Parts: sequence; C-alpha cells; structure tokens
Amino acid sequence: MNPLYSVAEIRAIEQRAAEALPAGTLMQRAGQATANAALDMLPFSTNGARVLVLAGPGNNGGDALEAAAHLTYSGAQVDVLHFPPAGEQSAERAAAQRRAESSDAIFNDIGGSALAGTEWNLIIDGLFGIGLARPVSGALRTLVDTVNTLGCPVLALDVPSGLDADTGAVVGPDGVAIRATHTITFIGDKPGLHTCDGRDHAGQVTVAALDLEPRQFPSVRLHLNEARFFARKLKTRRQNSHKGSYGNVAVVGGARGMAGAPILAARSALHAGAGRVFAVFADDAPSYDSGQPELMCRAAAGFDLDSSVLVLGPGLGTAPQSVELLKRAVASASALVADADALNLLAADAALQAAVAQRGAGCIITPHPLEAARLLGCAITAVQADRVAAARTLAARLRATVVLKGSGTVIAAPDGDAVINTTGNPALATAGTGDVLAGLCGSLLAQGWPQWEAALAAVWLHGMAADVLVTDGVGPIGLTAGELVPAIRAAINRLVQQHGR
Ligand SMILES: NC(=O)C1=CN([C@@H]2O[C@H](COP(=O)(O)OP(=O)(O)OC[C@H]3O[C@@H](n4cnc5c(N)ncnc54)[C@H](O)[C@@H]3O)[C@@H](O)[C@H]2O)[C@@H](O)CC1
Ligand SMILES: [K+]
Repeated sequence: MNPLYSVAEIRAIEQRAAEALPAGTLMQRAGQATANAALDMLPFSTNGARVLVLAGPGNNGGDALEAAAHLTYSGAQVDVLHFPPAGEQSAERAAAQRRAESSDAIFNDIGGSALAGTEWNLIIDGLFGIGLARPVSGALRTLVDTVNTLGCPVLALDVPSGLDADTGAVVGPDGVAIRATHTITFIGDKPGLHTCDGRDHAGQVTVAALDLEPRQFPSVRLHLNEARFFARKLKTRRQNSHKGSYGNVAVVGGARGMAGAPILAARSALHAGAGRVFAVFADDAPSYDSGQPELMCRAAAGFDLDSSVLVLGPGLGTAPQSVELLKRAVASASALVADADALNLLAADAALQAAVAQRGAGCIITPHPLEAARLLGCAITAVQADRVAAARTLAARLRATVVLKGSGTVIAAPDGDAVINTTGNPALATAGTGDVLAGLCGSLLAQGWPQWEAALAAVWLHGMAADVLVTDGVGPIGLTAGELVPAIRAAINRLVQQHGR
C-alpha cells in the first residue's frame, strides 16, 4: 500500500530492529543493498567503471562506506571522498570505515577540478540522510553544487543530501541539495521524496526494507496514491442506464471576462462521464459553447443549486454577487467542489468557513499553495515547508477533503488520512489545468463516488493524462489545459477496463 514514514517513525522502527540484531547488521544490509542498486546503474562490465562515493560524517556516510567496499569487489574503481565526524562515531560506522579502508577503495581528497574533470559512471551520495540537522554549507555546499552540474548518474542513499525527508523541502533558507537520478531509501519510503522539492531531487525511488518483517512496521496514515485506493469505485456501465444515471454537474463561476474557466471545467466534467453538465455564469451567460454544444450555459441568477453537484470557483471573481453565490452554494444540499476564487472568498470570511465545516453534504477543496496559505492565514513558504501538515490542518479545520496542488499533490481527509500523488509532471504548470481538475472531481462525485475516492482518483487521472501526453510529445512544454480533457477520458476508460465491475 506504499506507506510513507516520518523520520521519527523510521528511527523507532530502526531502533527496535537493531536491538534484535547483531551490531552493525542494518548498516551492512544498507551497504549491500546500495552496492546492488549501484551495479544496476553501472555498465555491464564494471571493470574500471569510475564510481565516486561521498561519505558524510554520520551513519549515512557509514552506509556509503559499506557500499564502497562491496563495489571494489566487483572491479569498479572506487574513489571515496570522506568527511569523518569531528567527534565520536557509531561503532557500526567505524567498522564500515575500516572495511572500506582495507578494500581497494581510494580515499582521496579530490579537489573541485578533478571532481568536475573526471567522467564518473556513478556518484553515490552518502553525505547526509535523515540526520541532516541544518542547511548544507561551506565546502560541502560547493561540493553539492559541483555534483549537480556533472550530469552523471547519481544514487542518493536514504534521501538526497540537503533534502528534508519529512517535508521534501530543501533545508534552507536558500539551501542546496543533491539532485539524484536515483534514490535508494532504507527501511521505509519517506514523504519528502515525493512532494515539494523531493521529486526534483530524488529521481527514481526504490525502497530497501533491509529484510525487516512486515510486523516491524507500524500502520501509518500517509501513503502514496495508487489506483488500488479507488479502484473499487470504478464501475462498468450498465446497458440499462441513461444520462440520469450519471448525475448532474453545475460548474459555477465565469464572471465577466473569465468565461473560459467554467467552460474548461465543464468540458472536463462532461468528458469524465457526468450525465448532464451546466456551465453557470455569475454574469451574463453565453447562449451556448460552440466548441462543446452539449454543455448547458445558464446565468447564476435563478439557477437551482440543489439540482447538481457544484463545482464552484472557476473564474468566479470576487465581486459581491460572487460572495452571494458562494453563500448559496455552501447552504445548498449539493456535494461541493470549491476551487480558485471560491477559496479566496472563503479565506476572507470566517463565518463561511464555519458553514463549510458544518455542511452535511461535505466539500472537496482544491487549493494551490497560495490559496492554501490564504485559507490558513500564513505565508506560502509556510505551506510549502510542510505540505502534508498544511493539507491536514486545512482538512481538519474545514472538515473537507483537501487537494493541495503542486509537485506531489497532497490529498488529506479531516480524520488525518493523507495521500501523496505520484502522477503528473510540469506540463500541468499552465493556466486552466486546475479548472480541469475541479471539473473532474465534480464529475466523479456526480457519478456517485464518495468524496475521498473521488479526490484520489481525480488527482491520479489528471496527472496520468499529463504523463501520457508528455510521453506522446504533447508537452511538457506547451501542453494546454484543454488537451488534458480527452486524455483524461482515455485514462478513465482504461482504468474501468482494467478494474471496473
Ligand atoms: N543506525 C543504523 O543502524 C542505520 C542507519 N542508517 C543510515 O543512517 C542515516 C542516519 O544516520 P545519522 O543519524 O548518523 O544521520 P546522518 O548520517 O544523516 O547525518 C548526521 C551527521 O551529520 C552531521 N550533520 C547534520 N547536518 C549537517 C550539516 N548540514 N552540515 C554538516 N554536518 C551535518 C551531524 O552532526 C551528524 O554527524 C540514515 O539516513 C541511513 O542512511 C540506515 O543504514 C539504517 C541503519
Ligand atoms: K544521502
């Protein structure tokens, strides 16, 4: 189920496991697992392959030293850039150091020019793991900067050095972290590898459980998203069904000059399978959408907000009539997705926030980090400094399902369950993709999905559609939000073929 463990949880698991094992066992297993992963990344003939091992002062460095010794046995030429601890070191690290020193590894104080002038087949980053306590600075900062310019494969041990394993933020301010192509993470997977700066620094992540048994792992409330979490809600369509079987969605927004946003959201809702979709405009409604005449365009005045699942916010604006619409929507009995300006209006109105928290019909909110910061009354940097915590706090406060967008979108429930999404790419960093996501959430709700599974599936499908388009060369540069819509339709139909019942 792809659980994600905090540093505190990993430390507790590690401590209990270490007590039951001969001293040094876990570090030896970590070193062996690292060597195996490194061999997978080296040329088939490892003879003479150039490997640089960066070994820091703590046990992360110990793992690296273990790996260095193993790799020499395979014939690789291993240079070790060693940063011994200023004070005492753990017994297992000392043993690892002795093993590396008595192997063919070359302990070398490689200067910047030799480092940059060598064609490394692989660099192993064992500078800092979960014990990173402050920003990487001084000579080590220069080293990290140099490694990041080299363009060779980089295998980070446990976590790329400089990255916070809990949050995925580069430890700063103005910090640096290794940009690895691969990360082998020990004992259990960590949230920081998958959100915020994590995806840019960790590369491809594999987990080495170090032969610990499943019973040694506590159950946790944070996971990576996967289709298994929502697959049971994917339904094969019955022959004897009609448009009324698949629900109504009303996208409410579209103040003057912003009519495109609700149209995009409404097209998304339609292509994701809703039976009937309304585009509802705060100001004058166009008579119809010539690009998608299946949509029904309406003015908000007089529109029955109890008749459809509501997607409120795309292009809504912040004029007084938009506030009134938000109040009507929150007071309605309909399931609600709140996005964009609906969230900005909500942030400015404590009474409305209380009303959202008391809604019987629930609510999904889909803030980007700035909207989340406004809702939380904090700076955007505070949200990004711990995205999972920010999403959980908002979910608890508003009693809503929160979709905190960004690299490694976080979905959080009021009860504390949280999931980090794995699909998606920078192609989504363009106007309108949020409208498409909100429409998709609304569409799944209209088709009878529970809020939690709808949010998980919508985020996963939205990202998967972008991933498929990028594989086909449509992006990441220049992908448009509208192009996502048919790709989402393809992705959802594929999932239903695989899992539908
Ligand atoms: N103890 C064990 O049995 C195991 C340890 N493991 C490894 O051990 C790591 C954790 O080891 P540690 O707790 O020793 O922590 P680290 O090795 O991550 O780093 C701690 C050391 O770095 C120093 N330090 C922290 N931030 C610094 C900075 N910015 N600049 C300079 N020095 C800094 C600390 O003073 C300390 O000496 C894990 O990430 C993992 O790689 C795993 O192999 C699992 C088994
Ligand atoms: K590391």
